[in-house]
Amino acid sequence: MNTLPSQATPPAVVDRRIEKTVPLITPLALHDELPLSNALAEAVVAQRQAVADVLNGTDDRLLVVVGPCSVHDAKAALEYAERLKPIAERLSDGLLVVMRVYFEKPRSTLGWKGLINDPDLDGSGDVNKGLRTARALLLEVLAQGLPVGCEFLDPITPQYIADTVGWGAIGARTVESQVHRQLSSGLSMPIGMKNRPDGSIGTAVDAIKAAAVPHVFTGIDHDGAPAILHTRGNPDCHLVLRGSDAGPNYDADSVAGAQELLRKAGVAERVVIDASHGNSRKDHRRQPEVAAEIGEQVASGNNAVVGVMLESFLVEGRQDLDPTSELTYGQSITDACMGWDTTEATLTNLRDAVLARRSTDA
Ligand SMILES: O=C[C@H](O)[C@H](O)COP(=O)(O)O
Ligand SMILES: C=C(OP(=O)(O)O)C(=O)O
Repeated sequence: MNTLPSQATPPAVVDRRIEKTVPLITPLALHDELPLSNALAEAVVAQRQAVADVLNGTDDRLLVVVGPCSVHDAKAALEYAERLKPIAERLSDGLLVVMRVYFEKPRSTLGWKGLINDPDLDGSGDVNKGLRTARALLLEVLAQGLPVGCEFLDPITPQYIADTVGWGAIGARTVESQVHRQLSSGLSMPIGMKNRPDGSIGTAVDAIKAAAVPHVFTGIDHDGAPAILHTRGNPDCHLVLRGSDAGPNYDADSVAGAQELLRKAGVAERVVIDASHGNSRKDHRRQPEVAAEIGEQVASGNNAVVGVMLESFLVEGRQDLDPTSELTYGQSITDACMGWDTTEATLTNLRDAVLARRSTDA
C-alpha cells in the first residue's frame, strides 16, 4: 500500500526513493497477540538479575551465550533449545547459560538481514511476519526455561521483543553509533558492547560509558506512536572481545590490555569473550580451542573474564541460501557454527574451568 505525503509537501521532493510503504503492526498489538505471561515476565526479571550478578562478580559463574549465529528456522532453533536446556541445568554450578537467539544480522556489505527483516528468506521483507515468528519463538524458548540473548540492530524492533530478552548485544559494526548507544541506555537488560571489526576496543569502552547515562531520543512508544524517549542509563553494559579483521584478541595479554583500558575509563573491569568471529578467524572448528584457552585463563584465576560467547547449531558449518536447493535442517545460513557434540564438550570444559577458579579463590 502506498501512502501519500502531506498535502503541504510538494510530491516532487518526498519519498523519491521509497518504492512503497506497508503498515507495521504496533508493539501493543503484537504483545496482545503473543503475550508474555506473568510467570515468564518474572523469569525474565530473574534472568536479567542473574546475568548482572555474574557481570558484577557477586555470582562467580561464567555467563555463556551460546546458540546459532542466526535463526532462520524457528523449528530448528526450538529443537536446539530443547537440547540445550538439560545441559544448561547440568552445568549450572559453573555456568549461567543464555541461548543466543539472533534475529537481526548486520551485514558487512549485503546479505540476508535476519528473520525479522526477511522471514521467508526470499527478499520479500515481510517484517510483520518476521516479528510474529520471532516473538513466538522467544516465548517458546523462555517456556523451556532458558534465558535468551539477542543483538539489537534496528532501533524500532526492541519495542516488539525486548521484554523477553535477558541479555543483549550491540554488534561490532554499530558500537560506534550514537543511535545504538542511546538505545542501550534505555534497554532493560545488560548489554554487551563488542569491539569494532578493525579491533578498536576503545570504541566499545566509549559505548559503555555513553550508554551508562540518561539520553533523550526519538522512537516509538508501545502504541507505535512517535515518541520522545527519556532514558535512565544502563549500568550493566560491558565489553565483548570478538577479535578483529587482523586476528584474535582473546589471549591473556589482549585481555590484560582491555582491562587496562576499562580501568583508565573508570568502568568495571569485566570482559566477555566471543570465541567466534575474529577470535576464531571465522573458522568454527577453532572455537573449541579458543574456548579452551579462555578456560585456562579462567582456571588460573582471572576474575575479569565473566563470560564467553559461542556460535553453535545442530549441524556444524554453514550453507549458502540458495533458492534452487533445499536447506540442510539445523545448519547456519550466516556464519559457520560448531555442531552439537562439540558444543556440549566445550560447555563442559568451561564449567570445569570455573570450578578450578573457584578452588583457587577458596
Ligand atoms: O555474525 C554474523 C556475521 O559475522 C555478521 O552478520 C557479518 O556478516 P557478513 O560479513 O557476512 O556480512
Ligand atoms: C554480528 C555478530 O557479531 P559481530 O558484531 O561481533 O560481528 C554476531 O554475533 O552475530
